[in-house]
Parts: sequence; structure tokens; C-alpha cells
Amino acid sequence: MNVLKLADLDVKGKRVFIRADFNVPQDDAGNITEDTRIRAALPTLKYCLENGAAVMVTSHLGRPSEGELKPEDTLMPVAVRLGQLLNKPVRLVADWVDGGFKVEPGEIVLLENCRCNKGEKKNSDELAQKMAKLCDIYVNDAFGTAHRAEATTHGIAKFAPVACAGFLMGAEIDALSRALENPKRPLVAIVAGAKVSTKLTILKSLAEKVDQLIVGGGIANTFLLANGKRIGDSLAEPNLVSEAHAIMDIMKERGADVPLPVDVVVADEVSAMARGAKVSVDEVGAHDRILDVGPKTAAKLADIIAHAGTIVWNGPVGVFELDQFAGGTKMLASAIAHSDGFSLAGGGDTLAAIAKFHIADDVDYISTGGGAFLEFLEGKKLPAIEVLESRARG
Ligand SMILES: Nc1ncnc2c1ncn2[C@@H]1O[C@H](COP(=O)(O)OP(=O)(O)O)[C@@H](O)[C@H]1O
Ligand SMILES: O=C(OP(=O)(O)O)[C@H](O)COP(=O)(O)O
Repeated sequence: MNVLKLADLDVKGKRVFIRADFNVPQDDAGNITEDTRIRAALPTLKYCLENGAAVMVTSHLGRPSEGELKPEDTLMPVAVRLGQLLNKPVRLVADWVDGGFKVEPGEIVLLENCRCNKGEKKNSDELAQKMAKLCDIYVNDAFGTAHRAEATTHGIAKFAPVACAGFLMGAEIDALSRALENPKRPLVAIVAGAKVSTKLTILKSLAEKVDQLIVGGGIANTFLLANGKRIGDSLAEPNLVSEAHAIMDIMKERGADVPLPVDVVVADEVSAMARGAKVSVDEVGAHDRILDVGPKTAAKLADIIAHAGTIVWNGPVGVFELDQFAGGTKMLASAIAHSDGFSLAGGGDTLAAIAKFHIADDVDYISTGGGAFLEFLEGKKLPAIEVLESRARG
């Protein structure tokens, strides 16, 4: 990665704008349930504070609508957690794009959810220019969002006086490049979770790189649809069924099937009160939601994992946050933990699953990125890194 690095810069007395990825899972009451991404940003934040920079840090949280800040979109819980981890107060600043707030050297403020700003998602130059005026140095440390070209991950890097990569960004790229340079075969990728359209579009090129592809969650449901199965009210992306066919064709040409669930756990709602029923994949009712894979499917996936040389995991295969739908992800996590293959796992909710099933010590590399990590594996240039490289070329 040929980019300017934070460690090479003198930040003393400088206004430093840091884009982090604090998109952490929260429970219904807004409590942070897993804080790896916040902890992972600490080396960059501490370096800047200890070296006398005036620090502004921001992140997105969720996928809010632009132009308003709903109570569930606020970064307040992150400000509190960050304050505890840094052992100093972290002031949360709203309506920050036009400035009008003060930060002293050695002080840190958290700028409210950047995705609530109009123009963030569309990577508006006008917004990016305003944000660039707030700082002397722009630091991108948000590896988890490096696959998004948005105003705080891409546009601002074009206009800031200096643009560089933070410690987490550098460490992720170095570690993933090394691990994936010459992976031990068979290389097995498990791609699951709820972000169906984002991930399904990546799978086509990923299918060319891996020896075995395992799908789960809303992605598997879309594959089931493609195979003519009834999925009731399950999460899926019906307009991506042709993509699913194309992916299965690619894997077939390479001598591997995409194993699909043979049994599933269904319920009529996603709630703590819901009762899960284990049924064959041919018995899903019109109003059922598939919320986990069944035990036969999980055992089959575990067997594939047991024979992998390298395992790449992003996305839980069920609604693991609720115990009645956690069985498949738990079995998968255990198979990864016990595998002799080299394991890499990442993603906001995948980090939470790793914590819930206590396998962190048994995964060889844990990334803060999910979609970003898959796109990196796909061999794609991530826009947030590309723009830093173009600034380094001058
Ligand atoms: N079958 C399913 N139906 C609905 N949601 C699911 C299903 N399987 C998994 N999920 C949900 O997917 C979410 C994680 O998806 P995603 O954001 O794509 O993962 P990551 O953050 O690890 O990349 C979890 O909150 C989980 O409850
Ligand atoms: O949580 C994230 O990605 P992930 O779910 O792939 O881990 C990142 O913060 C990116 O979020 P986005 O997919 O809403 O752009």
C-alpha cells in the first residue's frame, strides 16, 4: 500500500480529522454489545492525542436517512465508551460540518454520525470540501468502511491539505495481504448475514478465487429462491436470483457445488419471544421466516470447514443474537475454532458472534471489516485506499 502513513507525520498543534468505523452492534436499548471496532481505533487516537494534535473523530452508525438525526442514529453511546477507554471526556458535537466548535491540542471531540449529513453517501464534493476545511491532516482509519466511496471516506481525502492512513488501516491491509497472498488450499469462504445485495454482488468474482463457497442468512435464502424453493417471508433479494444462478454456475465449472440448507429453523417473527421450529427446507410455510440453518445443514458445513486449508468467514448464518436461532452460527464458529486450517473472520456482527461464542483466541486473524474484507479478498481496489494512494503520488 503506497500511501502516506500517520506515523510519518508531525501532528503537534495540528487539527486532525479522523474517519473511524464505530459502526458497532447495539441492543434495543442502545447499549453497545461489542466494542472491538472502538478499541481497534485507540492506537491512532492515542498517538494523535499524546503528540499534541487537536483531534476530531467521526464515524457512521447504521444506515440512517440523510438530513436528520433520529435518536437511534446518535453516536452518544460511542462517545461514552470512547471516554471510558481513553480515560478522558469525549464531547459529542452535532451539526459540525460548518465548524463553529473548538478543539484544543490534546483534546478530542466526536463528530456526530457522518451519514446523517446530506451528501455523505453520494460523496458530494461540496460536503467533502467543507469537511476538509476543518482540518490540517485527514486520517482514514476506517478499514471496515474502505469499500465505500463516501464524503468522509473518499471525497475529503481529495481536498484535505494532507491525507494519510491510520494505524488500523495500515495493519489490516498488511495482515490481509500477507495472509491471502498464497493461501493454503482448499480456500473456503463463508459469506452470510443480512446485507444481501452488498455481498451477493461481490460473490461472483469471489467464486473465481475460492475452492468452496458457503452461503448463509439472507444470501442463502436468495440461493434457495433461485433453486425454486419456497422461503415464505424470509429475508432475500428476489431481483438477485440471476446473480445466484451465475455464482452457482461458476462454482460448478470449478468442480464445487454451493451447498444449500437442507433443513432450517423457522418462526413467524424475529423477536425474543418467537419460537423456532426445525423443518426440512421443503416444509417452509407461506408466512414462515427462515432464521437459522438446521442441525443437518450445520453438520455438513462443519465437515467442509474441517477439511479447509484456509477459511474466510463473514456473516452469521442465522439471527444468532437470539438463542433460539443461534445454533447454526454456534456450530459454524466451533468448526472454525477447531479447524487446522488458517482462519480469517471479520464484520461488525461477525465480531459479535465471535465474542458470543468465545472463539476469538482460536481465529488466526480477526478483521474489523466485513464487506471491506471480502472486497479486498476479491482483489478489488478499495476506494478509500485508492484515493490515499493517488494523494501519495501527488
Ligand atoms: N436468516 C436470516 N434472516 C434475517 N437476518 C439474519 C439471518 N441470518 C443472519 N441474519 C442477521 O444478519 C446480521 C448480520 O449481517 P451483516 O451485517 O451482513 O454481517 P456482518 O456485520 O458480520 O458483515 C445479524 O444481525 C443477524 O441477525
Ligand atoms: O459494518 C460494516 O460493514 P460489515 O457489516 O460488512 O462489517 C461497515 O461499517 C460498513 O457499513 P455499511 O455496509 O453500512 O456501509
